[in-house]
Amino acid sequence: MKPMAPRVLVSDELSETAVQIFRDRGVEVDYMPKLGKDKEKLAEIIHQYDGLAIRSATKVTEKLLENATNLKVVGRAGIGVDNVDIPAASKKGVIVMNTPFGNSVTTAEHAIAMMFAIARQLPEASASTHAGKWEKSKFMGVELFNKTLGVIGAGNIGGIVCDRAVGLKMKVIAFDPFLSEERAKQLGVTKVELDELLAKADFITLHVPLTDKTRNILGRENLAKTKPGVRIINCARGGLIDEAALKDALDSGHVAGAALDVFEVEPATENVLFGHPNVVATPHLGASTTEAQENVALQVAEQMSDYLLTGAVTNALNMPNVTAEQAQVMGPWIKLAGHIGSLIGQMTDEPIKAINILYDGAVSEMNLAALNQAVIAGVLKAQNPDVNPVSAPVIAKDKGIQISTTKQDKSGTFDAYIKVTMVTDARERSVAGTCFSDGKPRFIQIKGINIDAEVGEHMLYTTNNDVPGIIGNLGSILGENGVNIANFTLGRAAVGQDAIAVLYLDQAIPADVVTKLEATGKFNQVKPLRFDV
Ligand SMILES: NC(=O)C1=CN([C@@H]2O[C@H](COP(=O)(O)OP(=O)(O)OC[C@H]3O[C@@H](n4cnc5c(N)ncnc54)[C@H](O)[C@@H]3O)[C@@H](O)[C@H]2O)C=CC1
Ligand SMILES: O=C(O)C(=O)COP(=O)(O)O
Repeated sequence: MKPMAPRVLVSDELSETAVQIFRDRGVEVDYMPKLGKDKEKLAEIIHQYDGLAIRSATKVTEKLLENATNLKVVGRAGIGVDNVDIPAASKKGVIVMNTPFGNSVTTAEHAIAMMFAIARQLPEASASTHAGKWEKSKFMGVELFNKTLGVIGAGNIGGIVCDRAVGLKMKVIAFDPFLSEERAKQLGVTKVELDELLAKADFITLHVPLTDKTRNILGRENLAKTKPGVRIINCARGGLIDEAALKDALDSGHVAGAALDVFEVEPATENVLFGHPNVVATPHLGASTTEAQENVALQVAEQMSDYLLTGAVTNALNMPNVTAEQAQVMGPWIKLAGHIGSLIGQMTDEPIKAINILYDGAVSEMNLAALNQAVIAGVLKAQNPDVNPVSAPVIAKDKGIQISTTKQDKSGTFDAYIKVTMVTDARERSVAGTCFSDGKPRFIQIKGINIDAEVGEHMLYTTNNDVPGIIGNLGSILGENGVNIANFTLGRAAVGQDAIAVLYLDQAIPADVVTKLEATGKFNQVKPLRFDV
């Protein structure tokens, strides 16, 4: 049977290109650009979708995610993801992606345009001229040449702003704790602390994301530290500036002008700063050019289709990147990692303290972050079937499980293998596995005992003391009860010591058959297992 095509909902205004790409790639798409503003309706239908493509209007809250029972990926056609509750998405196993470069030039250009607009009062002069007033002497501006521009946040957008401002022969200073001296030199700017920037800048432009650390970065106290006559531009996020404090500073004349593209509450239909003669306002237009919207729509649709169709992960904020090629090469290894984790998880019902993962040989050169996530998800799934590789590290952290990874060169007969050791208060359990050239994952060692077990959906794991007659017993009880064995593998520590059997069965073993096996008194453990093959 042909697998069902994944379904994506576009709930904000995206270029038609996105819709076309989804269709061309075989993804079903519903384009409902007004839905981002209708959270009730969105919450009602979100369960039908595997993917949600958004801009800034749709708010992906914990509440919305509760209803998003099939959602696998949120794609933000743009940069800022402050409208997405990423921790809640991670917990639900939903990947959040953005398009980190598609609109940076456009947004940087908007910031430069806004700087010119306040330097020369362009919007007011235009409105006055349209009104037939010809107020030539009213609109006296200032030059940008030789002025100091203070850039707060010199990342992608801030960096482009620095470059353009240097071209305008401005002196550019930047505050960004993560800006290296080397990069500052390359941009032709001077790296300074925030207080120095506030004291020296004639123009200040904000290009930081909105986080708990940056909220109100231009609050009342910091506004008071700015140079009298400063002009402020915000094309990043509302919430970075305290709007009431800015209004007071504009009223007193300490701040000569402000150009704002973003507001604390959006859509901003009323705001304390509206109507102020020295404020230029635009309705979150930073990313609104034909070029940027084409870029972000194309990127988000490709990235989401890749993920839904091939498992490739690009530009995710809560998952390591996995290219389509890696997804293909690593596919069997990711499966194996999940199976090893799953076997470990099914073998224990004690709280887990640590999971140590060893990668040997060729597999140690792969994307270990993705493999780790598969192992952890496998382990935790035994306790909670809703866990997936996105949510697993968050849940493991919440539970205080220590994760450690070791890489080693090829050390034995296998070209590559993964060995996972789980530590509880009472014991350590380890399972190793490999993938042969047929791409089929196999368990090669359990509790230090070598085996060769193909992985199937229904399996049985038994332990016993190595004495004659056990295997016959196992085979005959399963046979008498109509349970067919597809593959049977045995191992023992040494003659007469611990022995294990791993059976791959054609069907799930009924509970009464497990009871019959236990009743023989010959097994230390009889454990039915199940794997997502
Ligand atoms: N108005 C609009 O339509 C648009 C607005 N944006 C906003 O612009 C923001 C910046 O975008 P990018 O430059 O692409 O992001 P980015 O991640 O490349 O750059 C952000 C920079 O801020 C710095 N930073 C972080 N915390 C800081 C702090 N406490 N103090 C000083 N610097 C700090 C980082 O080190 C980084 O260099 C986005 O987060 C988004 O909110 C982005 C696109 C369009
Ligand atoms: O990309 C960003 O961070 C933006 O703020 C652009 O927002 P928008 O897609 O125009 O709603």
